[in-house]
Amino acid sequence: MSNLFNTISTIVTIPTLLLFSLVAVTIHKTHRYFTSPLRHQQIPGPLLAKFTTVYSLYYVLRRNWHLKMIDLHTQYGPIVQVSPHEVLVNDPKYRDVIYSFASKDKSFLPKAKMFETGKINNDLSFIFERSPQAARAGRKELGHIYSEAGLRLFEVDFDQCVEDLITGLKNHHIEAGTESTNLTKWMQFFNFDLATRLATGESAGFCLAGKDLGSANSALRIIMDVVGTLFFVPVTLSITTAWVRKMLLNRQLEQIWATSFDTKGSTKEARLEEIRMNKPGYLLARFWQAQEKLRRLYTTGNETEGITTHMFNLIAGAVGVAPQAHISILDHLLASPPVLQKCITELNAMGTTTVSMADYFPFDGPQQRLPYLQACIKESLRIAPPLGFSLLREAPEGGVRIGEFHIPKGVDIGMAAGPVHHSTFFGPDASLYRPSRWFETHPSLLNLEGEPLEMKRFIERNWIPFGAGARMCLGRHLAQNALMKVTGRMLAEFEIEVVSRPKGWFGFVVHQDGFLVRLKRRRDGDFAVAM
Ligand code: HEM
Repeated sequence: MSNLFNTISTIVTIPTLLLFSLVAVTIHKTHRYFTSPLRHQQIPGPLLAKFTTVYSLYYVLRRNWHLKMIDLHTQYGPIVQVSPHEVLVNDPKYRDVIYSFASKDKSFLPKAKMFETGKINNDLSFIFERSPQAARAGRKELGHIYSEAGLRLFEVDFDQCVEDLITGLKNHHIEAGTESTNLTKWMQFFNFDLATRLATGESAGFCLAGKDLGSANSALRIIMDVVGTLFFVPVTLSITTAWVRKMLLNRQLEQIWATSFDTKGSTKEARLEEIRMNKPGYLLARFWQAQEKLRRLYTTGNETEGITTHMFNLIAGAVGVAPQAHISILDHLLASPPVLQKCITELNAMGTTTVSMADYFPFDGPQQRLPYLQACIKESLRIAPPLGFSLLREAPEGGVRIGEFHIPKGVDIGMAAGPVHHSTFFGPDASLYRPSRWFETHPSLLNLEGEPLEMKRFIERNWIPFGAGARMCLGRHLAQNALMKVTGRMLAEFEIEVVSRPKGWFGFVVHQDGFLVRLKRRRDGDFAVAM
């Protein structure tokens, strides 16, 4: 017996096991490549990518997948196969096919399976919900809260958070005389304060304290990094369950809840009940009402988990994504002095340092008082969209036709905002930051009245930093609101000198870390002089 064991252990050494695994994986991938229905389509793309997901994973882990996707489209054209089961498109004419596709049940394409990575309980989590029907039901219950009209009710809360940001920056940096200010951190603080204030009526107080209270912001960052990496590793869903993924992140989630709901000395349930009774207009109470109606779809869910999941979606959007937009807007403005000057002139003409919703709501309405600032914000979201990955959808029964190719059932297909926004659709200088493009007219197209078509109307349709179609970002008005108010006020209050520009790196969002600036307070009356 022991001889037999010795013989086996001599043959089965670790190197032989590794060699066998390598051979088995290579045979599997080769077989998959030769039998793939995509092979006969001869979709352009790197050969290695058609064999294995290791190709895209390599760039994800090098943190530059968002840039590599732009290169791949430049090299291979508008439709590129980037993995054995994934096709990317950057020609906007296929936008409606991918994001509002009407299949037999008059629905749109479901989100790709990878989205399940972030689904950790039995309630609706918008960002990660794949089913079109469930998402549609959820949007019916919650969409109005985040609409332009719904947000007008919260103007005083937005303004108080902007005020706290400015006070915090003055107290902790200008008065304290610090060498430099990390604006990346401050934009996260602002958005944490905003999300908690909109949800509970009380802000988490990061800006006034000048720090990440309860390390909630760091906890969110860990969640974004873990989910943002696992999301792109195809075996994640085969080797974990929702329970395992939840356990991996539970500590960080609890840290976020403790800070967001201020559960000190109370349970989460009791605190939610208290907010429901005393702050019925705020988002947590409204999530509660929506959650009760959604229970018929999520019969095995749990009330507290359902509500906290909506809260997580709010925090993920506001604190996880929006700060990247705030940073890249300010970065682009400060790197282009003539553009910055025009914004300051426009703000100045308002005669106040506070930007109010009436100055720009509705976003495309005729009463715009800040069209140039808005164009700068849109241009920055175009050139550097905060969400870097392709918004993958799964091809349905019967497949989808994209140009000359037939994408069969089960294959993932999507558009990433970066490659779309850098395509020639936006003009021959699409890769340049040039806000004035939003005010030009199309060189050949006419509108219904026979006049030259405004470029704004033309490009906006395929401007997709917030996604497109039925699953478009639920928080886009909230984000645009905060971007207008914060950018306007920051320019009015401070002269900002850049110490070090942010370095964008890919990880679900394109992180804009390390934006260091030196702030100088404009003296009263200085703002007018800055013209
Ligand atoms: C500048 C800031 C933001 C950007 C660029 C952004 C971008 C996006 C994009 C591209 C999607 C579509 C994902 C897909 O199609 O697969 C999305 C979805 C979503 N976003 Fe945002 N977002 C931002 C801020 C926010 C905020 C502040 C919230 C807070 C409520 C939010 C909540 C959501 C939700 C709930 C979804 C999922 C909607 C659905 O699948 O039906 N986002 N976001």
